[in-house]
Amino acid sequence: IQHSEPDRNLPWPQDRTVVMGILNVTPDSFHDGGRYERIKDAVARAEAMIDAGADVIDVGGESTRPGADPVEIEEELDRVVPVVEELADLEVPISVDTRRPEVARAVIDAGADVLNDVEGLQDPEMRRVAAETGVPVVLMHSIEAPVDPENEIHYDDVVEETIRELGDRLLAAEKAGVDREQVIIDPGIGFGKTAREGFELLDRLAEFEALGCPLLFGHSHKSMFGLTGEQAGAAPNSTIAATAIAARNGADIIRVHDVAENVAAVNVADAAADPEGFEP
Ligand SMILES: Nc1nc2[nH]c(S[C@@H](C(=O)O)c3ccccc3)nc2c(=O)[nH]1
Repeated sequence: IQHSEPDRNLPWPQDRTVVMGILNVTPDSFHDGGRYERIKDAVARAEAMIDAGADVIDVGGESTRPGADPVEIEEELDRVVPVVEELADLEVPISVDTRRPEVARAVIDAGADVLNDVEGLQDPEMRRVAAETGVPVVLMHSIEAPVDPENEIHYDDVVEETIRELGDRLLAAEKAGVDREQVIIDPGIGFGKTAREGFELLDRLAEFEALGCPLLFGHSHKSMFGLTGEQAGAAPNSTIAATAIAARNGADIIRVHDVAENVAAVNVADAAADPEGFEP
């Protein structure tokens, strides 16, 4: 499967599968050394991911843990803005995983290059930020984030319905002035979807090409791998295997925690897709 047409002006290579390294800047993702320590630690982690081959870093200040109580805006700003300011000087683009327009505006002003909205621009204000700034935006499919374990959604065909709903979100975004060229779509693995639905999406990823946008796949350490003998938060091997399949099935960007391992997996997929043309 070839990657989306190379004429997009996205801040990463378009002739191979791109690896996005996850940088959680929630307090529970660092030893408690205090604020300055945490910022230093975050920058060190980002640099390590870049050295390991990450093409973009995704900074998130609010883990959308199921049932977690949402973080206050001030707290989220305090966590992500200083880190974005430090990372803005690094040589790879910075994405920010936020559901809040206020945070989106602040991090773009601080130097962030990409918006990653797990609510798929459902918030009109978020659409306005995307339209006004023109930054690339990841439009992820989610019935609701944070994931509500009680609210079991039933799909007849999870792939068809996810594509249709993403199409609706895309139209709403375009109506708000968002340029389709700046949109990256994402099936939202685990957000209101079962493990088996996750594998169905993985298997039929090529069908998302109908939307004509680059595709991001975010499966790293997710609960779908309970089906393959690993657990949420501790599924390194299933993650790497799924990365190779997703890349081979047309994912343009893979969002992962363990960069080096998943860089190898995308290289295997890209080499298999184009044995003559692949360049290490
Ligand atoms: N674009 C895009 N952004 C994302 N942010 C996340 S948060 C998720 C995680 O496991 O990272 C998560 C879910 C639940 C609790 C903690 C963390 N997942 C995606 C994704 O699949 N796509």
